[in-house]
Amino acid sequence: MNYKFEFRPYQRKFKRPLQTSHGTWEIREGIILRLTADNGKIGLGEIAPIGWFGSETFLEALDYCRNLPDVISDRTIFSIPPNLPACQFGLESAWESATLKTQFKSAFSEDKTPASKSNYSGLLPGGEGALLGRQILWMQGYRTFKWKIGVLPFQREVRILQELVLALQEATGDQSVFLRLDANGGLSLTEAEEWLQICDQLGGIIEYLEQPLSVTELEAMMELGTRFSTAIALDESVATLPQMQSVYRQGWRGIYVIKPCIAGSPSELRQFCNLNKIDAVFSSVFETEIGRKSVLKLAATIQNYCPRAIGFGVDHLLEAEKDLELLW
Ligand SMILES: O=C(O)CCC(=O)c1ccccc1C(=O)O
Ligand SMILES: [Mg+2]
Repeated sequence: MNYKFEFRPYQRKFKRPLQTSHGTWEIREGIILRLTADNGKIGLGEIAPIGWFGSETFLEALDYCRNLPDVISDRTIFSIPPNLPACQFGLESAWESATLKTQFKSAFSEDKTPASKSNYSGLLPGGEGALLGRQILWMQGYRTFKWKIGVLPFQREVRILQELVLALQEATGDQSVFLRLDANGGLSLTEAEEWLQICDQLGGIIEYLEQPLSVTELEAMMELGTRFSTAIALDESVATLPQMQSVYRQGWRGIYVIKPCIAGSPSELRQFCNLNKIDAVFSSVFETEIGRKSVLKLAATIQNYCPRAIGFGVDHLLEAEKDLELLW
């Protein structure tokens, strides 16, 4: 089958630049794809790369799209090289919606009512902003939260964490609430140990510490996982499917934070997760509604061996989406 191929770059601003231990991020740039099959059926997809996280860059993805012909075939879609994982995801998910007859219903609700937020994790603003952000997200229905660490000096972050935990415990009563800490690979081994010790003392409210050390330090993270009761989740270390396969081969059986938009082929990702019964947390890369729909559809076809809140509570950090229909 052949498909007419069209693409439109987009930009979306963060309300406030996003601070991680990798630096500052101000504008999300991505590409919306449209495939039109011979029979007239249309499929949309999205390429939302994050160069600093281990996928191709936006410019590499744009270059790839510019060099594709106006009409492409199934062969094109399934022979995208592995150094372009966000392109693999975008094109294959557009292809899926242009070719599949049946409409999937996602297990993750897309309605905006507070109850629907209980299976989402809300990303808190960095630093002290987390405290007010927590109140707002709480009222919107979130019961799982994620906060970036390794951005401010250690002692200051520990104090904010203690306040945050107190506020959460006060708000909850006996309902369950979880907090995820994300270091984006920026801690030293000593700092990671100190954080884990603090987490262990907080009595189970910390769901996990995400990517404490850099991608090159898998062994040290596996060892940390055995020494503390707070779980470790890998994120940067499992950015793409080949990386997931590699850490699985090396024996990682803990949590995988999976960002499908940059992981590569959705069908191969589904196969990997289901075959190996991965303890997965699906996570956003600040894609638009189009990428998000593809991800939620995919997540619904992956058996959840340990159901965890999905990391898609991020819309409050970005300016409103422009009407994507108007791109055409
Ligand atoms: O996973 C989440 O809950 C939100 C998404 C998120 O934190 C994120 C989004 C884009 C790039 C990196 C990260 C990250 O987890 O480090
Ligand atoms: Mg992370």
